Amino acid sequence: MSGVLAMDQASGLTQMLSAMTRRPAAEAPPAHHQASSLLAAAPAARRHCRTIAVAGGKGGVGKSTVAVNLGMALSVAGRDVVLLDADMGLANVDVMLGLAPSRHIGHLLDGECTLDELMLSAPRGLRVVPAGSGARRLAQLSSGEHAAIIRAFDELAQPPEYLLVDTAAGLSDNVTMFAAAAAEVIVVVCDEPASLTDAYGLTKVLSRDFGVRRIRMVANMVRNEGDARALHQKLARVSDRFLDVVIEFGGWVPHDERLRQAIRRQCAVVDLWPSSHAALAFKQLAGAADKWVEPERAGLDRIAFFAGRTTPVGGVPR
Ligand SMILES: Nc1ncnc2c1ncn2[C@@H]1O[C@H](COP(=O)(O)OP(=O)(O)OP(=O)(O)O)[C@@H](O)[C@H]1O
Repeated sequence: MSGVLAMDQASGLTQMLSAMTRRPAAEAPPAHHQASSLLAAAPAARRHCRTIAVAGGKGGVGKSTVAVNLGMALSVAGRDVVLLDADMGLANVDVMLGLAPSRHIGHLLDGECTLDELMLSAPRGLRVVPAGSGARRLAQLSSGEHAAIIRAFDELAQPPEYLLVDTAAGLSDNVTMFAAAAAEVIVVVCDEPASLTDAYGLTKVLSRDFGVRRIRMVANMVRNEGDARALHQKLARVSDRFLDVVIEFGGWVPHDERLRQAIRRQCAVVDLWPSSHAALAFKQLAGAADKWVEPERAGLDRIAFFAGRTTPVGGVPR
């Protein structure tokens, strides 16, 4: 890639991502403006979209389970939620929800459909952008293709209130690109040494190479809150010592056989068994997430840093 092209992409990315995450300038007009604005029929302010990436490093820790059920719990609570399956090439959100996509993100990239046409309706008003399965090309998207996906969200006439992004396992660009672009990052951890070390590895890359300064850890498949907080202590202790990032306790989800049964039935447990332990935990997580205070300049600082990192000046990021 030429340096100029890389620079263009980087600055384009900065604009696209900042447009996607910034708050509308006139969210709360002064009281004396409100009456006149009723008469003036000013154009509606663009809705602020809260972006949350669900990551974890290790496979099988429950990233998709958390993304699907958090999305469903927010939808049940009346929020307008879009869930992007960013596990490109190995999609599973559509399978988990019993959806039958006829198109995937590759069609969007090829200009064969719009984002609106790609979105599938899941129960409870949740909308899903499917990733596509078995396509190697999708697993190796270029930075320009990542930017095109993000731009498609930016161009939605009415952005959702929440954009949740279910990321893949590992540390590929597909993971770091979307996690770094989101205002909030959830790292899902379960009580296994490899889950903790992979979560630490992901945290290290996101903080060191992409300027992510806060991550929220969600403990999954644990017995109780005490075990969840013990896991958080382990991860926070080591990252406090070696990394410039705060790992906050985001919540916990118990191991619940109902969850596996719901997945076998291709339903979200929050929808199928709303009173199960797991469903109640996801509703609690959604309630907490709804109150999370975003950084004052959500996304902006991080995006500038992030865009810089996509420009391979002086070599690839460490
Ligand atoms: N809280 C839970 N209780 C019981 N089973 C769970 C729980 N969370 C996840 N599981 C089960 O763990 C398995 C892996 O979950 P999931 O597919 O969400 O993980 P993942 O991290 O997205 O995996 P991958 O990285 O491979 O996409 C699934 O079979 C799911 O049913």
